[in-house]
Amino acid sequence: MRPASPPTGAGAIRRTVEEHLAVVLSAVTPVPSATVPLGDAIGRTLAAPVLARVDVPLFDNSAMDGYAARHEDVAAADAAHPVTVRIVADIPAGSSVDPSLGAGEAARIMTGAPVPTAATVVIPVEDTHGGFAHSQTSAIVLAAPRSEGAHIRRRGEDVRAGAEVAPAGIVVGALQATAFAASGVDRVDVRRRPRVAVISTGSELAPPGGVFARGQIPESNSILLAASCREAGADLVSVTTVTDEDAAFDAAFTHAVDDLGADLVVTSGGVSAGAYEVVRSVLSDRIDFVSVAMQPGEPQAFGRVGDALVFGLPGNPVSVAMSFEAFVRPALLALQGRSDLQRPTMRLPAATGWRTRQGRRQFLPARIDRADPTGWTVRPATAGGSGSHLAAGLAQAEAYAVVPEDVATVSAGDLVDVVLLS
Ligand SMILES: Nc1nc2c(c(=O)[nH]1)N[C@H]1C(S)=C(S)[C@@H](COP(=O)(O)OP(=O)(O)OC[C@H]3O[C@@H](n4cnc5c(N)ncnc54)[C@H](O)[C@@H]3O)O[C@H]1N2
Ligand code: MOO
Repeated sequence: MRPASPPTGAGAIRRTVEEHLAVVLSAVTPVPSATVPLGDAIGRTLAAPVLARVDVPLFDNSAMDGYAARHEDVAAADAAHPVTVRIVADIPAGSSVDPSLGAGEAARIMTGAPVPTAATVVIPVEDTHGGFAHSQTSAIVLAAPRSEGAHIRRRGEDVRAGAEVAPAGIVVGALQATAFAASGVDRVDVRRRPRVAVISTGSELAPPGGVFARGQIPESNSILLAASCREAGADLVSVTTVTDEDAAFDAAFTHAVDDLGADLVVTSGGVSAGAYEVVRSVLSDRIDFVSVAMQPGEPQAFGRVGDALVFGLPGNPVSVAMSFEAFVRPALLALQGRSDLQRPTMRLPAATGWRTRQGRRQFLPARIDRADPTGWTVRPATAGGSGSHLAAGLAQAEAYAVVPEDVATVSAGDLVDVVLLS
């Protein structure tokens, strides 16, 4: 432990949020990819487009349980003038038969079964007299199909073999994986999960469930960072808490980078102006310590050490949460080759007014009032507003508001940019 050098005040590098994010993203090289079975691809990012291997649907098939017939034979049917067709085949799903149909002939067919080449319509069983029990040899059609092709699902109408089902850069979820399977694809090329090490620093930190001596507080930042990194697609290679001793932090950091091969190390605390800023003390020669025009989250450290991206976030819990959103999450997504690095933003009226720190972009944990589905409003998650120490208030947050640097006060009714967290 030694007194730290230059604080975030005079002489420090100053950046806007955009400038700092640009520096971060310019340091990112995506992690390697591998081809894996669909089940292992969930939550990972496509490294290459997925192309359909087969037509979807694979063949013309029936959308209904009923009868495959020739349109001209049944086009005049109605309840007053029923048309009787002769059943010459039975086609359950999975059948490969392709019966020919002469004039007045039809095949009984089930949903998903291949439509005979000779058929041009499917008549749902509801539009016939008596149902399947009475249809072993003939069926009485009571209603004409609406048009030729009725109730036939055409080969390739969803996607053609060779066409793109999904582009590179999107995350594979349940819907994507099922679409790939439906397209005859069972393995996809995805980025591996970035390896992340989380290091909380602070001699005041104690396990959250214990008894706290005077001066001690529950350690919570590592919980936030580990969960947030996992949600962003990372694997945690280590999650540790160290004291404000240089040697303790140095050992944890070196282990993460050299032994565990972390792609990204994120630390909390020890970056600002105090006398025991352990992250600054150990890493100031290797990464940049900067002042970013945001609140909370003003003191930030970032750089590359070996192959690892290193983020030194300020220790206050709300600062950690908002710095993660502003810089670490986009970097984690960029490491995975994700094409969209930002969460969607919506613009909502403020339900109440609050103050902001002019000259700094405010990142405010927020709640959304959804009582009126056509008129959502946003309010601070905590009564205390944007205090970076208001850790318990994070439990109420489902979003965060982003207020521009030139705004001093948000008034009720003002439109505010809101980023949903889930
Ligand atoms: N003279 C100045 N003092 C401070 C400045 C400044 O510019 N000049 N900046 C303030 C701002 S803004 C922030 S943010 C903090 C950041 O300081 P550090 O990154 O050095 O963080 P610490 O001092 O280590 O901790 C700050 C705060 O957060 C609590 N903390 C730390 N780690 C955890 C954890 N893992 N779990 C829960 N809580 C944690 C810690 O106890 C402190 O209360 O500096 C201001 N000061
Ligand atoms: O910038 Mo600090 O992060 O206000 O709390």
